[in-house]
Amino acid sequence: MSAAVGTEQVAPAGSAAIELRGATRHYGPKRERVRALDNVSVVCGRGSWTAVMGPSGSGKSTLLHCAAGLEQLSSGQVHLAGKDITGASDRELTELRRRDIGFVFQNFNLVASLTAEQNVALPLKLAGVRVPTAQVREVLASVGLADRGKHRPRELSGGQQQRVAIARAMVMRPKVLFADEPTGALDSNSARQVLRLLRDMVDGAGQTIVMVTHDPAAAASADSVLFLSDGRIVDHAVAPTAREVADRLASLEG
Ligand SMILES: Nc1ncnc2c1ncn2[C@@H]1O[C@H](COP(=O)(O)OP(=O)(O)OP(=O)(O)O)[C@@H](O)[C@H]1O
Repeated sequence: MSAAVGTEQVAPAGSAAIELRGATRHYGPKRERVRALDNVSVVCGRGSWTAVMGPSGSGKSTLLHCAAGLEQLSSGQVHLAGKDITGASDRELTELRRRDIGFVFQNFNLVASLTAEQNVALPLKLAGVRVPTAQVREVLASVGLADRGKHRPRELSGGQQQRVAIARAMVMRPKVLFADEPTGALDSNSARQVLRLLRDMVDGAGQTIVMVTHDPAAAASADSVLFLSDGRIVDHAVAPTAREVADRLASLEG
C-alpha cells in the first residue's frame, strides 16, 4: 500500500497508519511568519513505505516531526497508529512513542557508553519491560551483527552503527518507523544493507515507514515518494526509479 495524497484518496477509517489533514505549521511571530508546512493532507496506509523529498527548507523534517508527534501543528489534524494525536499531551505522546513508534536518525543516536546489546535493549528498559537477552541477540543477528553485541558504537563502522539503531527500533516492533536521512552518512554498500532491512520491516512485519531522504536511490526503495516544495506537497510518485526521482527533484530545485 502506498501513500495517498489529497483527501479524496483517504483510506477507510482505521486502515491508515498516518493521516495528516490540512496540516499547517508555522514558526515565528506574525510579521516574519515562516509556513514550514502549508495545508498538507496525506494518508500512509499500514504496511507502506513513503519517502519524503524536496529542496532544502521545503518542510521535510517539519512534516516528519509533526507526523511523529514531536512537534504540534499550528492547525489541522494528525492521526498516528490509530490515534488522533492532535493536541495530545506530552505524556500521551511519550506513551505512544514508547509503545508504537520507532525512530532512526542520520547520526545513529546510539549511547556511546553502552554496548550494541545494551543500546538495543534500551527502549525496552525505558518502557519498564524485562529484557530477554536472547531476544536482543536475535534482533542483532537479524541485522547481521550477531558477533558485535559487546562492541561499543566507536568500535563499529557507520553502517554497523546504523544497523544497531535499526535493531533498537525493531526490538519494540513499532507500528510506525520514522527515519530521518537513515542512509545520509553511509557508503553505498552500507546504505543498500540498511534499505534492505527497512524493506524487510515493511514486507515481513507489515510495519509502516516514513523516511526523509536527499538520496534518489534511497527514495526509489520506498513504495512511493512525496515531493515537497515551500511546505506543500507538489508531486507524488508511485514506485519510481532513482532516475525518475532525481529528475523530479531537479525540476523542483531548478
Ligand atoms: N524552529 C524553527 N524556527 C523557525 N523556523 C523554522 C524552525 N524549524 C524549521 N524552520 C523553517 O521551516 C522551513 C522548513 O524547515 P525544515 O527543516 O522542515 O526543512 P527541510 O526540508 O527538512 O530542510 P533540509 O533538507 O535542509 O533539512 C525552513 O524555512 C526553516 O527555516
